[in-house]
Amino acid sequence: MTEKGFNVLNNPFVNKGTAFTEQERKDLSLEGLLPPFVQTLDQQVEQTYAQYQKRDSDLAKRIFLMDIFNENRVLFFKLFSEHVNEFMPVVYDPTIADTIENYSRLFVDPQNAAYLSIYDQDNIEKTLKNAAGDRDIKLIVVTDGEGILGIGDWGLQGVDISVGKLMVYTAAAGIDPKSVLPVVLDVGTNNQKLLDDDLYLGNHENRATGDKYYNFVDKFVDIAEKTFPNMYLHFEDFGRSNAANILNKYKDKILTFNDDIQGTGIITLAGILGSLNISKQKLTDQVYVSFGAGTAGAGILKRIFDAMVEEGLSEEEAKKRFYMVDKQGLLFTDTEGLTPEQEPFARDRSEFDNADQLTDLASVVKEVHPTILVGTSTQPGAFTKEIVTEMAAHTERPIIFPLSNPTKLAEATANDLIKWTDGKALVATGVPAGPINYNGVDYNIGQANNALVYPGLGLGALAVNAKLLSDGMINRAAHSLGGIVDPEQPGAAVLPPVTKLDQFSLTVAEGVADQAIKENLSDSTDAKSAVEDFKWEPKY
Ligand SMILES: NC(=O)c1ccc[n+]([C@@H]2O[C@H](COP(=O)([O-])OP(=O)(O)OC[C@H]3O[C@@H](n4cnc5c(N)ncnc54)[C@H](O)[C@@H]3O)[C@@H](O)[C@H]2O)c1
Ligand SMILES: O=C(O)C[C@H](O)C(=O)O
Ligand SMILES: [Mn+2]
Repeated sequence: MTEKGFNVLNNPFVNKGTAFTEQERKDLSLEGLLPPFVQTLDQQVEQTYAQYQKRDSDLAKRIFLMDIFNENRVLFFKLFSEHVNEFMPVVYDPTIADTIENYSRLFVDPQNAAYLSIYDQDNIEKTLKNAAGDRDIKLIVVTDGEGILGIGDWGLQGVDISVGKLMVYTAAAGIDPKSVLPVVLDVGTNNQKLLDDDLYLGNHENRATGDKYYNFVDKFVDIAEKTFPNMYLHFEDFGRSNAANILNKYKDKILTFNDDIQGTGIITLAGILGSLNISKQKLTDQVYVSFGAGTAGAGILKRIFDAMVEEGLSEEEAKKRFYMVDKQGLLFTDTEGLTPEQEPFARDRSEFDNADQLTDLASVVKEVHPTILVGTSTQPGAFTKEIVTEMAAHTERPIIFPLSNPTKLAEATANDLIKWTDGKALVATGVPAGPINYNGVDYNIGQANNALVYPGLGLGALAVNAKLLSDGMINRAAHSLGGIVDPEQPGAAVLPPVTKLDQFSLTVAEGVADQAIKENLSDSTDAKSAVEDFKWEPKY
């Protein structure tokens, strides 16, 4: 095989496999290197989908799809786009959790990721350039693997979340796969199982912390920004003690986004607005309990708080409507170990006669009668029947979102929540669920997963080359998801279905782009055509 032909067949960004035409085969030195019959993309899709269906577990299905991804991006994304609903839980959450836990052992291909080691900082620029090749990188998803979903510290193996999130960007919002780069910052791991494993592919060292850690992150951001100007930098699954710090440091300087804080905040606000659309209630009347006030929990709460203030409450009035519950129970101003994000929402002990007893979720629910309960605690089954029925006893349509991922960590199942509340609960889950048939009604369960918004948000910001991602743009995204579901339908979902992901990603993108223009964060003039022009489609 000539080097030219070999390079073409081994480059997933240009490879078409059996779809290379006779002329292309001549031009690219591929004569005789493929079976003679020239297939169409549709035929390739049909054939690969049939093979996919023969795999009998989700993990086997994912591994098969990743082979296609490694060989031919156009084919992979065409196939994905035709089966979005079916593929999302296989390619992405929850199956991706299995591949992250077993990454080193399952490893066959680096999937064009950039692996940056804290012990090799002189090579950051080289690595980014090597990984990009001649591609113009517009979008990076970076993780340091410390807080992967709810499964914790997986070190370098977290790189799969960067790859997975980027696949969703393309499938949902048509971000050109040639323009993306998954990155992992290998700063060590505190996962003893990995440290003890000879086959673990990352640095066998404990996590770097403090200045050493932050200097490395700074260096990466600085070099990435210089190497790829006009790039959108998405941070994913950093640990609780770093995620918000990093976001606060860069959000007013560069076009950057933290998915767990901001993306989850947007989708949860959208789900709450969808719920209130069904129950015909006002946001400013709600009482909100956050269970698991970490990166996502605090990020969501702040977004809902800001929305209440926007709807007319003073900050002081709004604060009274929020309660944070974490490991310590209800968070008080004198609770030890509050994070900077928890501090503003901690309550004064003097507000309660029984403050000392408010040490768990059950007692807090009994005391404050929430109308909204959002779980980001990683504690499976924490929303017990007792807690849920107590909540439902004091509010007509309790809004209950068990958001912890993957499936095994959810605070409750949608099925139990519908059953325990006699169909009254307005439910959204982090991973796909339902529909649930109860007493003759099909309850459609919304998926409050940031995957429903981050692709459109990124597309909108990139399409108009926005300078920053502002609060206004984020807010606009949260308000873009309404109007798709008919709230009068019995059992209506609180969020639009994943089957329409590509359509509403476009709506989100146009809203976000338009907002950037309005805020003078972009030189573009027409959001709609900018988004249209930026969008990539899987075709030869
Ligand atoms: N659906 C989504 O889009 C989405 C987005 C982001 C995160 N999540 C999920 O949310 C969960 C948390 O993620 P994170 O990034 O915020 O992690 P995190 O570690 O920052 O936060 C988890 C919080 O839960 C608290 N917690 C642990 N045990 C608890 C207990 N027994 N009682 C009360 N609180 C407890 C921790 O102290 C911490 O504050 C994960 O399962 C993740 O998958 C979902
Ligand atoms: O990755 C997901 O499914 C959502 C979220 O970012 C998470 O960390 O759980
Ligand atoms: Mn995440």
